[in-house]
Amino acid sequence: MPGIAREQVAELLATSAEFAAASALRKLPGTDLSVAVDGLGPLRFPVADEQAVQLRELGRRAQFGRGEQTLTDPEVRDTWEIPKELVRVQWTEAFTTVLDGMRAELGLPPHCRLMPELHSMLLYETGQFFVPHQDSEKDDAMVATLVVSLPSAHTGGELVVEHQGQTKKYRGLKTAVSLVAFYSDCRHQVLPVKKGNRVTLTYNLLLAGDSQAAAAKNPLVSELAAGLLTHFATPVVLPYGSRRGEPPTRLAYLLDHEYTARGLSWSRLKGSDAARGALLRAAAERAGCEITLALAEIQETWDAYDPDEDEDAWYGHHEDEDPDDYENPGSADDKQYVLQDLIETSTTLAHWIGPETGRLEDISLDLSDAEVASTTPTADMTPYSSEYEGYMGNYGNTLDRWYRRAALVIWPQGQGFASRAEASPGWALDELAATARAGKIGEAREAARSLESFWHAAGRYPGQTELVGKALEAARELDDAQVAVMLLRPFALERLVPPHGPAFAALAAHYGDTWTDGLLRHWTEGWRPGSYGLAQAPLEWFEDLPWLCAALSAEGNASTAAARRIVELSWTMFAGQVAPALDGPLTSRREAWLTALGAPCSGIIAAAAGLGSTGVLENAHKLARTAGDRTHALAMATLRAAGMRRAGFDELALSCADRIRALLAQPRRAPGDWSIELPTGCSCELCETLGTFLREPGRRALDWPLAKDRRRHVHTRIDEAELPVHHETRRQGRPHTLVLTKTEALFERERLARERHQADLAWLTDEWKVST
Ligand SMILES: O=C(O)CCC(=O)C(=O)O
Ligand SMILES: [Fe+2]
Repeated sequence: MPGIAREQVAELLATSAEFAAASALRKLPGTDLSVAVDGLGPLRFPVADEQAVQLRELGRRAQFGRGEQTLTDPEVRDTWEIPKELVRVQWTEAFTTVLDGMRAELGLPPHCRLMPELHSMLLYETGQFFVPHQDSEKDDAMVATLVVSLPSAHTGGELVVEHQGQTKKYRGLKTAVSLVAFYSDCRHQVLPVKKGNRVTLTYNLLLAGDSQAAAAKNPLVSELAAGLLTHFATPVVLPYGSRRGEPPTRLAYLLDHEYTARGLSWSRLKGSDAARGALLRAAAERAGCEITLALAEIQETWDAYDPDEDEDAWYGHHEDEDPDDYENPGSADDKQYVLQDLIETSTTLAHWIGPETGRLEDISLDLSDAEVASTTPTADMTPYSSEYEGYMGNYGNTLDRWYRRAALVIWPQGQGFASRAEASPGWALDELAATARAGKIGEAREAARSLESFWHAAGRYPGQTELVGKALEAARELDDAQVAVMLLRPFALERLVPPHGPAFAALAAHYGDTWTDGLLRHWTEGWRPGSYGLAQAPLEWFEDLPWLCAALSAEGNASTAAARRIVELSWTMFAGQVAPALDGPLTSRREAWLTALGAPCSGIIAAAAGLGSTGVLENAHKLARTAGDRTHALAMATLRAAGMRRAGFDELALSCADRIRALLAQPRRAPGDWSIELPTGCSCELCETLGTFLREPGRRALDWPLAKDRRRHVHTRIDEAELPVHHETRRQGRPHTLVLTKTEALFERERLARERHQADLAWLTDEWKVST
């Protein structure tokens, strides 16, 4: 089989299915249908204006669904619905024949039947319409919608059905009944009626029988099976150079129709998917593979540009910019962008029909490009969301698009455990523990080792707390230091919570201090001091540290030692994250942040005190003794968070009190002293002039003619430091004049700060008994 096996498989499947349409049209003479409405009698075809008026009198404004809601909005759906209880419909045998023809045209095998279930009777008067939408599947077995237009003289009101970017327009007829069936994943709309009235019956089409045709005898099956074997035997060519990786462990073949989680089932595959599913299933069996159905989330990132965008707009600044300009109303695809290259695709399986349970399960499995094939490229489908981002520095302009596609997922039988473990790590850990408990410990270790190549991703799955619990259990049962650390390594320190105490303690006691230390270090690896924005220290988790440490130290010596290590690592993380932000003046934004840090900081200190970790306590006190308004704010917030007097905080309280006394001892600002200190940070000539003006005690105002960019620099400095200085641009002359005025807030703030210090000191004296 030449070429890339997975592409060959997709090509074989492309030719396999006989043409399957997404929608189908039929006509019947009006004599094949009679419709009677209570209170009005039988309808006469073509429906005349006077009967339409009578129908409207019986009707109510039709509603539509959005998510869980049912809404009425004539901007979205403007049509009258005649209550179904009043409507009696009778068809001749011809209807059955039509439905069977549609079944075949929609690509469903002969042993299936489409069962019509009347859903509604609708009247569209002149001007009425229904905007593009998808019908919800009101029944598990529903696969399609049937729209029957009754004979009536009208123009406009076409039913437009869309699938994979192709649209078809269906017009109603004056003298005959027109019937249009389309799969439920097709977007469709009813254009405004231009003249006359349009009357329709809508039906849900339920599928009876299995849409999977018997495929085993199809000659394509053996070719497909050979394709699968080649796929699973051929090492992947890695990008950059000629290195080869391992052969792929699975193949996900993306289907063409959309399926809801509820509608996903072998027997209800739609159109060409039905035949392809049957073939691939037979091929998988022949090739000794397992196969299941899944739902995938796909993200494509395109290099793209907006043809309307003025390139220059990205340079220079717009002083009076409206922040709303940056927001992207609605989906980016409302607009036409020019796509250039596909930069990146990511495919994640989010649900599948559990091979063991037969039920839909939530999973999270990232696929590599070498594991994905499709007959229809994803870019030909309609994304459910998209986002355009202008030039950001790293990339040019990009357009991200998100899609949901169903997939057939195949893997060689022997790799069942690893394949399922990757999709569902919690299941795998349970299996490992159970196998070991049943005495098959060698087998369990072997199975655990088969996870190694992808297990690092286990730390990114949802439900981490539960997974860690399961991993702790399995690691103990496997009784092998190396395998145990391999299973546990992907997780993070902050996933450890008090209920894990006994299991963690059992491990620490079993494998020893060195092993435990190594594991804890792995668990903080994601975090590096000073790594802004990458990994943040787990602040909320620090707050609860005393409980975790108590749970651990209740379990014996080994876990008490582990708790100490945890507290040390926590302090390192906390101090490392906080330290760079402790310098400089205390702005309100900084103050809010430092106040929020009080609780995590007090959590660590209380835990350290409980364990007698003097090293951590000393480091905390050292930090608190560092002079600076910010450090003081953090120390006070820590004491406030500690609440009542607790061991470990006395020194902190003492140094806070000392600092407050020193601050209060400083002379008050003299009335009429308007000097302000400009914080360091920039030494350009503008800031020098600004600094000189600010420092002058007798000077309150400055008129400063400055060009736009220079004005911006000066007022940005003032705003960032929250200086008590008002700035305004007088838009006269060239350049405009920046007018700076020192405000009364200078005095007010200092007065408030003093009051606050006095209150803090009183509180420290009261609650913490610092001697005065
Ligand atoms: O009236 C029609 O042609 C179709 C109406 C429709 O799309 C619906 O009821 O969901
Ligand atoms: Fe619809």
